[in-house]
This record gives sequence, C-alpha cells and structure tokens, in this order.
Amino acid sequence: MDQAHGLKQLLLERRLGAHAERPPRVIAIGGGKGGIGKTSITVNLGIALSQRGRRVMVLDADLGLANVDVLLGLNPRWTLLDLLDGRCPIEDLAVAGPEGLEVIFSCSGNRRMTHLDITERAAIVRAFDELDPWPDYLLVDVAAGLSDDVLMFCAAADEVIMVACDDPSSMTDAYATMKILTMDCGVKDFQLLTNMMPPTSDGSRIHERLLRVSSSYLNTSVNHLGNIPMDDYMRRAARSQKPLICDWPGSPAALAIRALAEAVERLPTRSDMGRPIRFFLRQHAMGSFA
Ligand SMILES: Nc1ncnc2c1ncn2[C@@H]1O[C@H](COP(=O)(O)OP(=O)(O)OP(=O)(O)O)[C@@H](O)[C@H]1O
Repeated sequence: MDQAHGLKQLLLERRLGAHAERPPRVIAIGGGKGGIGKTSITVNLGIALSQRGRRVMVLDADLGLANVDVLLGLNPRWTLLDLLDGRCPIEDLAVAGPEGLEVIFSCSGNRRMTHLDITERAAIVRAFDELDPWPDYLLVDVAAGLSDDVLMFCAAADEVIMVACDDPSSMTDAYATMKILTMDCGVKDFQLLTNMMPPTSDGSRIHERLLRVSSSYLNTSVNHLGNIPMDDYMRRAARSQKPLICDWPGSPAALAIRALAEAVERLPTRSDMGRPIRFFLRQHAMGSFA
C-alpha cells in the first residue's frame, strides 16, 4: 500500500469512526407517482433494517404533505420547520419509533415547506451534516412529482430506489424521474422496487421494460432490488396506524420487505460512500436547484 493511499484510508477511518467497516448509506425512496407505496415501504424497510441490528433514521421528505407520522401513529413535537426556524436543534428532532427506528418529520399543510429557497435547503443540509453519530442508514421518503426538492434528495443520496407498480402511468412517471435525474443530476444507477404486484408476478416484466428504455436512451443501469405483492394487510396496517412488519410479520408483504432489507444490506459499498457531508453538499445537487 503506498503512503498516500494509507493516509487517505486513515483519514477516512477517523471520519467514519464506528462506521469504518460499514459506511453510512443514504437511500432515497421515490418513484414519481403518488400512492404507489413509497411511505409504507420506507417505514417498514426502516424497521426491518432496525430488526437486523442496524441504526436507522427515516427522514420524511414529503415537505408539504408529510404522512410518516400518520402511518406510525406518532405525534411529533418538532418538525423540519422548527429546525429551520431555530426552535429545535437537529439532535432533538428525531423521534423514537418502533423497534429503535428514529424518525425526522416534516410538516403537512404548510406552504412555506413547499417553497424552500436555497438558503433554507442549505440550512437543512448543514444540520444533517452535524448529526453525530450518523445512523447506518438514512432512508429518505421523497414526495411524488418532480419538484426541485425531490430531485435534490434523490441526487444527493447514495442509492435511489424507484418504486413502480404494474400501471402504465407509474412506469411512465418512474422513467420520467430517472430521465431528469440522469440528465440534470448525473445519477447513473437506479434500484427498482416493484410494488403491489399480483401473486403471479415477480415484477420482472416491469424491470425488463424500464431497463430496455433506460439503457437505450439514458445509458443508465436499473437493478431489480425487490418485489412486494399486493397485500391487503398493508392497507389494514395503514388504517390502524401500526407498522405492517411489527403487527403482521407473517403477511406476504412483510416477508417481501424483510427480503428487501436483506437485498439492501447486500448492495455493494462504493468507494465514494461513507461521507455524510455528501448527503446535501454535492455541488451539482445544490447548484442546479438554486
Ligand atoms: N403492497 C401493497 N399492497 C397493498 N396496498 C399497498 C401496498 N403498498 C402500499 N399500499 C397501500 O397504498 C396506499 C398508498 O401507500 P403510501 O401512502 O405508502 O404511498 P405513497 O407513494 O407514499 O403515497 P404519496 O405519494 O401520496 O405519499 C396505502 O393505503 C398503502 O397501505
């Protein structure tokens, strides 16, 4: 090992501390279309990873229509708005959820949150960079649509999971999101998660279609990370504000989400990961959306 490499490694290990072997990973869960299960998947995946012994934080990044709190039946005292207004520091913002999950909430029905300017976004950025210690996983539940906030959260993450259903508009929206993320933000690799699939389908048809168009027109890779079946227990869980994976652990969707957590843990670590600062400070992410 040459000296320069050794020094770099030493600095990286110092910075990562307890994370030296498993750098913290930021995963954005998006998909373009609304109502395709992004929030349900984020929350349950977070709990599944917690159950595997990981420290997991969920950020509700649906800035105007947040609903992670509703899904978990939690009543947060502080939200990102309090962080922005200086009423609450980042270390007090996370609320304890089920199975050790930590959750940072946005607020719903507040117009200001949907019109953050570059300074306010940068303030959130800096606050996250100060998190100490960093969780093993930060799962970011992004909003539907293609707002600047959605693009920024996806562009700044280490992995982008695109959720898609067997529905032409879901596939079109997933492709449109991937196209903009690729062309405007330089994102080159996507993880596909097929959701609400009929019992006879493993989602491979959707994967093939998205892979075909994205590799032909965008030169991107799309890995099929997992497949979650249509499962009425998921709706039941949402109605009763209890996490599916805790209250119906043997349901088909809960089993699929546990398999998803395993797949997430197997994702290769890239050499440029493990730098929390990357979460928001990637210059192109901040610059393009000013
Ligand atoms: N695999 C599934 N089987 C059955 N119902 C599901 C499944 N996944 C999600 N749902 C249901 O679909 C509805 C929408 O889910 P969710 O709120 O998680 O979607 P979303 O993409 O986050 O929506 P939005 O973009 O509006 O925030 C909920 O009632 C949820 O219970």
